[in-house]
Amino acid sequence: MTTPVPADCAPALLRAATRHSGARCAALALAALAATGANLLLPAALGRALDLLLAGAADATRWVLWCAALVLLLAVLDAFDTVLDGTTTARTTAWLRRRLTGHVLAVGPRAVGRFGSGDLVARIVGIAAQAGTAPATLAALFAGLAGPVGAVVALGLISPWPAAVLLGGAPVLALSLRVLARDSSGCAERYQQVQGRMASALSEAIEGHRTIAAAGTADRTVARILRPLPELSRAGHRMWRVQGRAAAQAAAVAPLLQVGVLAVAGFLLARQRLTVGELLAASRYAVLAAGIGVLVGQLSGLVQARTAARRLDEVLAEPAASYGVRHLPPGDGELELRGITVRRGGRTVLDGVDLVVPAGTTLAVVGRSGTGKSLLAAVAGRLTDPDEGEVRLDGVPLTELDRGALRRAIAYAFERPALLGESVEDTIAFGVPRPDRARVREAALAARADAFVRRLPDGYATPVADAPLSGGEAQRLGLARAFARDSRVLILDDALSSLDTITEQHITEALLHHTASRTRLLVAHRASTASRADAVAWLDGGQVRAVGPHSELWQLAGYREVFGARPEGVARARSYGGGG
Ligand SMILES: Nc1ncnc2c1ncn2[C@@H]1O[C@H](COP(=O)(O)OP(=O)(O)OP(=O)(O)O)[C@@H](O)[C@H]1O
Repeated sequence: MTTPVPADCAPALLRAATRHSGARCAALALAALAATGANLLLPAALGRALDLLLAGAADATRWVLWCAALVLLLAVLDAFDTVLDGTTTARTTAWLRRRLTGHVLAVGPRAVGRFGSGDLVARIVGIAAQAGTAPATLAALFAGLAGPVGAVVALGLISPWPAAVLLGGAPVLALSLRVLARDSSGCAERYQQVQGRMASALSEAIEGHRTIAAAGTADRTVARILRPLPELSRAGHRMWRVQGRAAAQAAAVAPLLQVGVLAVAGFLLARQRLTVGELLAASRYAVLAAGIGVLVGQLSGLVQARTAARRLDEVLAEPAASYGVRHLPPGDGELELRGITVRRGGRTVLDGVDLVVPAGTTLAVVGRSGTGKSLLAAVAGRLTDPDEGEVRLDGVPLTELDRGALRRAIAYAFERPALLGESVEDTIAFGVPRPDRARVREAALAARADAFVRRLPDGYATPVADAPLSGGEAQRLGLARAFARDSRVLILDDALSSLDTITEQHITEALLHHTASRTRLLVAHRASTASRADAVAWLDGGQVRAVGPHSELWQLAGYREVFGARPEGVARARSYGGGG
């Protein structure tokens, strides 16, 4: 009988996972094979013991003891199998989750864009756990097949006729298992897809809970999240029907085969071609061989694990950014962007942008909403790669830099920073290498975060989850995190937008003095921020419309209009000598 799931179509990830758990899988298969061997020996030993007892032979006791030893061995192997099965699955799942998590982070926002954050979480948590059962299930299935095959062989050694009865039923069972493998694969795939869609919708709703509450659409949102439920139910019912049908077929055929074997063996006993002990052994072998029905459950589990592994494979197929091996030569952080073109959603957002930020200077990037400022900031520090063009830092293309060297060289602060880490101090120190405590305090002072952090219940040791922070306070922690890094380049992507104008003024001053030796790229919406930079790059229509000091650009009506929607910004710009 061939295994209904050919190994050559196993997902690549599953093969890797099985290799990873190779030693444990081998131990599991060996234990299961040993149990199968003991199970096959037991009927023969029982039959022999019975014949010797009936004959009043002296060494009957020895055979009874053999039977007891085999029963004991089976109990030990069963316990061993249970522990090994559980730990193999847990280790494989952990390995899959590590690989997936690392890969998703390496791919970055593209992974979320393609799969959705909820679906990714569902895959890494639930689907990985399902896929993690594959190696142990495969080992169990392999050993599960050995039992019936061995039983048929053992039966054949007693007499070929009962074995022939069993073999006659084998094609029916094989066909049933094959249909099960084929049909349940499609159902499992559909089920997991629908689950992923629901997880995505739920994650979106949790992220947007304030908007949903404000719009009063909670009921509609719940209905939208649960809309795929009937489809999920249909896929589930189809899967259970397929499994139920296979189990029923196995349950119907197996006893018929056992009855057939017993009838033939009984006939042979009457003709004195079998002993009573051999009849007993034959009946137990028939039970073992008909135990192929147990494979229905194992095969369903394997099919679901393989389907799950395919879903994980899809995520791993999304290419991650690759890094070079170069390190930066001595330098002060000259940043060059050459011919940067970025396309998003079928549109060219940045179209051949050339920019140079001389070492130790500050360049502000301004432009109307949606002109690609954040995209440019992301490209400048290689958070995303351009479709065309190149970014160089001190003459080295960012793509050729070693990953650690790149991340040490460029620090970021964002408009809505993610506050990662256990405590507030951890949040500011987040990064490699970790800055020391004095550096964290100094950076917090520069980012005007020290005062409010000290007011928190446990100061810098306050868990972030227990620190209720305003948007501006969160931004200041993000800025402190960027200030605490020893980077050559500092990129602030709209990282001052939630600050009041006085705090923004203080922080910009601190930025220019605290990080004076660094090169700075600021995405700015306020004229006041732009006015403090050494130069401003004005983005318009995906291109750099002009580069120059703010006071010079301010002479251009189009440039002034960029800030036109922010009257207080315009007013402040004028007071900074923007002219007009
Ligand atoms: N992953 C993406 N898929 C599709 N379009 C995208 C993607 N990322 C960015 N865009 C589009 O690129 C354009 C530029 O976005 P970007 O965030 O860089 O603008 P911005 O100038 O920083 O805007 P704002 O000042 O409003 O923050 C926008 O129209 C945006 O919709």
